[in-house]
Amino acid sequence: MATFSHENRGSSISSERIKVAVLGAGNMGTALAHALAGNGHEVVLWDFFPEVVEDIQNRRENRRFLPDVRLHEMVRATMSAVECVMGARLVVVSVPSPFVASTLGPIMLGLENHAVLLNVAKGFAPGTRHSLLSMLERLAPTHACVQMAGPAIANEFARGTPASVVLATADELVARRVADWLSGPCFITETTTDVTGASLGGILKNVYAILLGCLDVLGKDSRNVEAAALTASVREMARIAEACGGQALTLYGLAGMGDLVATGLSQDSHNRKFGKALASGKLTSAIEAEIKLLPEGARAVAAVCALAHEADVPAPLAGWVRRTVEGTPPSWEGLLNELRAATRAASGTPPQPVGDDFR
Ligand SMILES: NC(=O)C1=CN([C@@H]2O[C@H](COP(=O)(O)OP(=O)(O)OC[C@H]3O[C@@H](n4cnc5c(N)ncnc54)[C@H](OP(=O)(O)O)[C@@H]3O)[C@@H](O)[C@H]2O)C=CC1
Ligand SMILES: O=C(CO)COP(=O)(O)O
Repeated sequence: MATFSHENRGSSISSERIKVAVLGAGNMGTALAHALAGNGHEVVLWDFFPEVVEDIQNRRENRRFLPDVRLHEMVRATMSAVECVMGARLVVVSVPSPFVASTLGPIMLGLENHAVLLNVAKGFAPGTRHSLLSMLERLAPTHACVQMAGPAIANEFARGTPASVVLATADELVARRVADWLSGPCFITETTTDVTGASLGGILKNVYAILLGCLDVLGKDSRNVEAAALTASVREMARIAEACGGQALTLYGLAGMGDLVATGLSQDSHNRKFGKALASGKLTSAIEAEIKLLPEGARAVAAVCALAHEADVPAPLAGWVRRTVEGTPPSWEGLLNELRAATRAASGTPPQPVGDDFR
């Protein structure tokens, strides 16, 4: 079993300056590009949409995805993905999970031999119950691949308040190198070799952030219920991750609990906002028509429930989120019933690992 290690790297900026490629100028990619340029790296940001690239190049702002942040002068935007990755030591993959494979395909031949791939998307590989990191490793077998986890609301760290993130990969030295490149005013970093736990933390917290968003609307402004739901969610997450071969400790740390607190309580969270919309009476299809791309938690919840079911882990809260996403009107009483069931389940025997369903 992999070991978990912490290393708080403080706020000192890495002395090594590199070229960084960031694929995807959405909210997260733009914020990351800005933060990494602030560390002194040369950053090239790729996006699919000409208006986004032009905005960044001409106005030093991404008005669509990160308004009111004047982007660092060391950030350059391009529509050529191959040009973006050429010469880059670090390639950050920052598109939503459905687009990771199609974004990586065309750039594979342009990658430097020693380039490290850092995935920040928090979802399953589309149509599977496997991690995006395992998909990246299959697409780029000769490159080191790292998963970022932990609470990192882009709108916040882009404005200079630091985010504490976890860099997860099997090779501790690679994780430390990436941590070093990121460490600075915007990022406090730690590393782990518990890739399963960290990857699942990022996926699972999105599902439970939907629940916390629903609770915001259904609840009676009760901190007691909110705290109970948050705690029960973290326990459910830890049991699912443990059954899949991850470490419960990882889920009780930044990659699980930390990210759920940030996502589940932030007004900026895509998943929490989605939960609020569902509890206000909107159907998933209507929300999808409005925002085009559903948040990661909505796409992941069915696979999360299937993983829990196969591992024989009771997951009443994830089940409630799934039914809600699928159209059952959410109610305060229904949620409290599942909270009671989750509390009973949490006092049961810990699950046994079920093998390699999630890698
Ligand atoms: N935002 C955050 O605070 C954080 C986000 N993440 C993760 O980062 C990932 C990206 O999220 P985020 O930046 O917030 O997403 P956004 O919703 O801000 O941006 C998504 C981007 O993907 C684009 N896109 C749509 N279709 C395609 C396509 N075919 N190929 C490539 N790109 C496409 C969107 O364009 P369009 O909308 O025009 O279709 C948009 O530019 C997610 O997995 C999320 O979980 C992780 C940590 C923090
Ligand atoms: O992962 C995030 C913060 O760590 C952002 O989550 P959302 O996708 O819900 O905005």
